[in-house]
Amino acid sequence: MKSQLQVYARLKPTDNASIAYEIDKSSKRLTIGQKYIKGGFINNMKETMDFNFTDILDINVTQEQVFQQVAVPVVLNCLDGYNGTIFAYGQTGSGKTYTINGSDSWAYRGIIPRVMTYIFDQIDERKNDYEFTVYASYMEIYNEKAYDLLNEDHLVSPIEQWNKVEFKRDNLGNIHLSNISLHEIDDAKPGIDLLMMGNYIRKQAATPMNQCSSRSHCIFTLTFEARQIETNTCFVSKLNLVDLAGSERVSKTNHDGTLLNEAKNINLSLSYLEQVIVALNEKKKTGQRQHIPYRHSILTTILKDSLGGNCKTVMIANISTELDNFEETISALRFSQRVGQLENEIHKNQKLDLNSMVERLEQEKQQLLDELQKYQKIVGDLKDSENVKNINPQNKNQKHSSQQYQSKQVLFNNEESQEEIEIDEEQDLDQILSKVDEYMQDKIDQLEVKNMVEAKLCFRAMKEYHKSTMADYLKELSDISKKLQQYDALLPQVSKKKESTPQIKDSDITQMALNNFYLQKQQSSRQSLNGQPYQDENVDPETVQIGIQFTNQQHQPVVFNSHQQYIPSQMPQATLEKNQQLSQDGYIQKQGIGNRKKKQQSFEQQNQSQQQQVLQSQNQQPYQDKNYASNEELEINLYKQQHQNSLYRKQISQHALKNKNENMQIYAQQNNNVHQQNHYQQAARQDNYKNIDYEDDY
Ligand SMILES: Nc1ncnc2c1ncn2[C@@H]1O[C@H](COP(=O)(O)OP(=O)(O)OP(=O)(O)O)[C@@H](O)[C@H]1O
Repeated sequence: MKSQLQVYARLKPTDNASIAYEIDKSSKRLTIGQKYIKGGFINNMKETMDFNFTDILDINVTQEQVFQQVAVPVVLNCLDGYNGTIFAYGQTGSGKTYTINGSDSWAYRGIIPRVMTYIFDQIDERKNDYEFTVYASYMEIYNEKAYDLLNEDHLVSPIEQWNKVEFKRDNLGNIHLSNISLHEIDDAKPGIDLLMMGNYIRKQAATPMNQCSSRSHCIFTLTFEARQIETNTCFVSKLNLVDLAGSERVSKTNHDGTLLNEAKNINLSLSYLEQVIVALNEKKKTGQRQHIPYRHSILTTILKDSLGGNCKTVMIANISTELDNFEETISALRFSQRVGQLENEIHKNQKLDLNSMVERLEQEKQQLLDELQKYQKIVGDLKDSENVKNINPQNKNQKHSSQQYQSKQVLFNNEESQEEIEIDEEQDLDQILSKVDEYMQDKIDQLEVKNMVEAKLCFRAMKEYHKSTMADYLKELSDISKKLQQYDALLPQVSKKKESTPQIKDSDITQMALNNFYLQKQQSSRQSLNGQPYQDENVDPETVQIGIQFTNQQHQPVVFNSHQQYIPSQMPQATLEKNQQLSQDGYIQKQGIGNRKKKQQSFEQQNQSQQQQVLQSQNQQPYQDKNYASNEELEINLYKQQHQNSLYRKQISQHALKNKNENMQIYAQQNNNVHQQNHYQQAARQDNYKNIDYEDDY
C-alpha cells in the first residue's frame, strides 16, 4: 500500500519583527511575503512564495492539538502493526524539541510524553484481543557517532567512556544495532521517567563537550510486540520520534575550527538526508532504479525505513516566523516541499508465530487421528461381525473382499505410502453395502418381528440407516485422510522453515538486549549488595554504589519541596546516609556557594522582567514564550530543581572520580610504580581543578 509522506508546518510565535505570511486554510497553503530589507537593499524578486502542506499549525495551536492531529494517527497505525516515524525539522530555536519533547513544564509537554500516556490507554482498550509488550530506546547521534541515552552507567561516566552504538547489516540488508539498551515499559510513568533520564544524560553529556542540543539528532524509539490472542498471530512495529539537529547553514554558526567541524558533520548528515530525499523523488519521477545513498550517514541509515521504506512517516517543519531567520525559514520550507512528494510502501508487519503454528497443526492432527481411530473402530466392528460369517467356507469371495478391506484400512496408518491412502470410494461403498446386505440377511432371523411384512419393513429401515451411515463414514474417512496428508506435507515444511529461519530480528534483539540489561543489573546489584569489592578497575566502587542507589529509585526524578530540600521519602536509606556523608565532606554544602547561588538569589529578588532575562540566558534565546509570563512561579521552581539536581549528580560523579584517582595513586605507591603514581597524581590534581572549574560554572 502506498503512503504519501505527510508534512505539517508548525509556526513558532515571535515577539520580534515577524515575516509576512498568510495561511489559506482550505488549500492548506502557506504564503510567505518575500519583500524584505536586508543590508539596506529591498529584495525585488517575486513578491510571494507558496508552500503546500498536509496542514499548517499556526502560532496559536496548542501542544495537545499538535499531538491529536499529527501523532495520534501514526500511533494508532503502529498499534495496528505498521511502522511509524514522526520527525521534526527546522533551524535552531524553531521549536523542534518543544514539539517532540516539550518544555520543562508538564502543561507544555510534547509528543513523546503524550504518546506514552496514549499508548497505554489504547493497549488497555485492546487487552481482550491483543497482548502487547512495549520497549523503549533512546539514541543520540552527535558528530557521526551514536550513543545510548538510556544506559544508566552514563549517569556517572563521561561521554568519552561511553560505548558507541554499532551498526551491523545482515545478508538481507537489515540493520542490527548493538550497545543500545531496550527497556520494557508497562505503563506511562516508567516510560516518562526513562525519557527524563535520557534527557538528563543528554544534557549532562553536552556540558564537557561544549555541545548543545542543537548539534545532535535524537531518536526515541518505541517497539511494540503484539500477539493476537485468538489467532496467535504476532507483529512487531516501531515508532521513531525524531528531534533533528538545527538545519541552519554552517556560515551562520560562526565558530572556531572544532565547532565548524561539528557543524559540518550536522550539516553533512542533514545534507545526506536531503540527498536521500532527492534520489527518492528522482526514482519516483523516472520510475527507474536508482542508488539511494542511505549509507552515507548514521541518520539516513537509521531512517532508511522511514524514508522510502515500510513506514508511515510524518514530518513537522518547525518554522521560525522571525524576520531575521528569513533565509533559513525559506530553505526549511523548500526542503519540506521535497519531502512532501515522497511515497512509502507500507505493509502490516504481521507474521504467524511459527512455534504456535506448529503447535496448532499438531493439535489438529491429533484430533483428526482420534476421529480416524473412532471411525476405524466402527468399521472394524462391522468387519468383525463379517468375519464371523466369513469363517463359513462357502463365503470365500466375501472373505477375500474382507481382507482387501482390511488392507485398505491398514493403509490409513501407513505414513510411508501416503499416495495409496486415496481410496476408491465407489468400489468400497459397493463392497461394503453388499456385505451390509448379507449381514442384514443373517440378522433377519434374530429380528423380533411378528410377521414377514413387519420384518421386511424393519429390515429396509435398518438397511437404509446403515447405507447412509456407512456412506457418511466413508466420505468422512476420505476427507480426513486427505486432510491428514495435507498436514503431513505441511508439518515438515513448517518445521524446516522454523529451523532455517534466521534469528527473528526484532523480538530476538529485544530479548537479547533485555537479557543483557538484566544481567548487568543483576551483576551490579550483587556486587553492591554483598559488599564485595567491585572487580572492574575502570569504575570506582563508590560510583557504582551511588549509581545503583539512583537507579533503584526506578528513574524517579529527584523531587524537591518548595524550600529546595530533597524529599527524603523518595530516597532509600543508604542514599540518605551517603548524602549526609557527602554533606559532612563538604560536597553538598558547596552547592550553597558560588555563582549559582548568587544567580539564584538574584533570580528570586529580581522583578519580573529581570526574571525573564535569566530565563533567556538559560535558553540562550530571546524570550518568546508568552505562556511563561503567567507561570513564573513554576518556571522558577523548575529552574532551581534542574540546577540542584544536575549539581548533585555531577558532584557525586566528580567525587567518585577524584576518589578513584587517589585510590589508584595509593595502589601505585604500594606497587612502587613511579610512572603510574605520577599519572594518577596528575589526574587527581586535574580533578580538583575541575571541581573549582565546575563551581564557577554555576
Ligand atoms: N510553539 C511554541 N510556542 C511557545 N514557545 C515555543 C514554541 N516553540 C518553541 N518555543 C520555545 O522556544 C525555545 C526554543 O525552542 P526549542 O528548544 O524547541 O528549539 P529547537 O528547534 O529544538 O532548537 P535546537 O535545534 O537548538 O534544539 C524554547 O524555549 C521553547 O520553549
